[in-house]
Amino acid sequence: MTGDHLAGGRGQGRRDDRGRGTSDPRRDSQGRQRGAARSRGDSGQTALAPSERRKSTDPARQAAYDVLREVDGSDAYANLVLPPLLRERGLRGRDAAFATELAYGTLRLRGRYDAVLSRCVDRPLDRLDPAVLDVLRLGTHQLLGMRVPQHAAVSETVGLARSRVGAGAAQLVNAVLRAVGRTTLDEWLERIAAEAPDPLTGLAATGSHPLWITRALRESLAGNGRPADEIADLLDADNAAPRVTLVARPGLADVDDDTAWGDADLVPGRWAPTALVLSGSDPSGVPAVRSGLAGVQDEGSQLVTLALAAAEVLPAGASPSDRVPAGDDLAGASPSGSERWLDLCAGPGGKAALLAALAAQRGATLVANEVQPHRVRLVEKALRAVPEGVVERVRTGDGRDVGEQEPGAYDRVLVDAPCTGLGALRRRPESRWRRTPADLAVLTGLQRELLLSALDAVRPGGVVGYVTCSPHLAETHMVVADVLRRRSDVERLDTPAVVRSVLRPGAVIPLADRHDVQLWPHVHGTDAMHLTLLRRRL
Ligand SMILES: C[S@@+](CC[C@H](N)C(=O)[O-])C[C@H]1O[C@@H](n2cnc3c(N)ncnc32)[C@H](O)[C@@H]1O
Repeated sequence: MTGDHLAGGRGQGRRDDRGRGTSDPRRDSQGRQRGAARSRGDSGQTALAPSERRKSTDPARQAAYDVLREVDGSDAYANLVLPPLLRERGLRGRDAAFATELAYGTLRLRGRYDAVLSRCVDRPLDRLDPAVLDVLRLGTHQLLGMRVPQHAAVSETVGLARSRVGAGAAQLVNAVLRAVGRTTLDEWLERIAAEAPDPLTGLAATGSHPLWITRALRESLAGNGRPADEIADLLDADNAAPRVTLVARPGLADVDDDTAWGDADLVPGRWAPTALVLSGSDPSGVPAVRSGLAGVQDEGSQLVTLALAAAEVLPAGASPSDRVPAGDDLAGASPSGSERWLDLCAGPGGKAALLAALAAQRGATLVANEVQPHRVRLVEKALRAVPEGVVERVRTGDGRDVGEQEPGAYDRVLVDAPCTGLGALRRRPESRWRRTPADLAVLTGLQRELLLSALDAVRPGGVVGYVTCSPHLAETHMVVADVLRRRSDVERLDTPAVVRSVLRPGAVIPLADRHDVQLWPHVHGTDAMHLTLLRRRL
């Protein structure tokens, strides 16, 4: 690897050859359709009658609208609905980018836009037809979040309302969007904050997070040794589209091998030696991703996996004084070289694939367990490029039973527990509006049981990594504290020291002075992953 860019001159210019991020003759940089395409009002394939033309709108806006309706009406996930819809409708280049930003941005900033709209509509928003409300949100995002010129944002969105909902809806949308556009975003935010009953409620509305999540995130910042007033930066980071990070699975994909990366434009990640940041949003054309030698994986997810593999296990049957000193090259290596590793909650398999690649290098083997059969298939797919003999088994089962079924059978166990996902809100634009505080009670019970099972499945001297993609204190500190209260045979490791030991050379990571590690989007540029490393006492 040379300098900031990978060897091989994978430059932006070559991306242009494939039409990603390149100019689309039918849409300018502010989202306006140009010339013939705009007057046709569609993808250019049909000539519409004049009466129809007034109803039509451009295909990118139609696509964004359909995603919002699916998400709202069928509880679908935007990241699963949008890509096939773009393919099916032949949207590429700027049209695809416009539709993506319009759909994801509207979903992320829905709370902020509802606060604006509630001041422009003459009735409570929940009394509006949900389809009309989605059209209004789309129009508001164009006006306040995308800098689409006002006349284009209003007229195209009114056309969308007319074609998809009806003439009456179009009139309402026209009036409301004109009212929205008379005030700038900054003025709206000031007004919403000033009219809020208290500062946190104002911040939740302007930062577009439910109040209970805003409160929980602020508590988690304070509980993890960070200033609580960083909450505004955290909400902003959740509202920004994350860059796509790839993992070069060690021993499988070489970062300097041009054939693995094709013409992808990649720069090294900040922390993990395995991480590569892709410029652009479509990793599907990268040869190493297609073959499974690499994958798409958040850098925080890579770091916690690398840390579990590097943590010091004690030789079975040794006395505590036989510890391998921290920092010793042998740390993490089994004397026999034949460790057994377990990923207890493996689906869809991102961490399992990285663990398997590391296991292959260390002469260890991996069992991957997952309770949901369709996710088991995803794990198998993620592991397809791992050398034969490394993956002992991909198992379908409840992780809570493994401790009893296979006591003391493993040297390292990963518990990447099912959680609220409050650490990955930037990646799943709709999830913040779906989660409720009631989810916590169910999940935290399951998390405790899975961690206890993992501690039974690991042998004395072995290590368990407890991971959540949520910084919520009830899912992190409280689960671990509760389990430690019940288990006198478990000790906490110095997790920050282990994480520091796996960083790329020269990287200096800010971590709190605690036993565990909490990563943050606004500090580390990763998902808000939590990691606690625990070891069974000998
Ligand atoms: C946070 S995800 C794991 C992500 C995965 N480690 C990765 O990196 O791709 C949690 C997984 O736990 C699974 N799960 C939920 N309950 C489980 C249980 N009782 N036993 C095992 N797995 C469970 C879920 O289906 C989900 O696939």
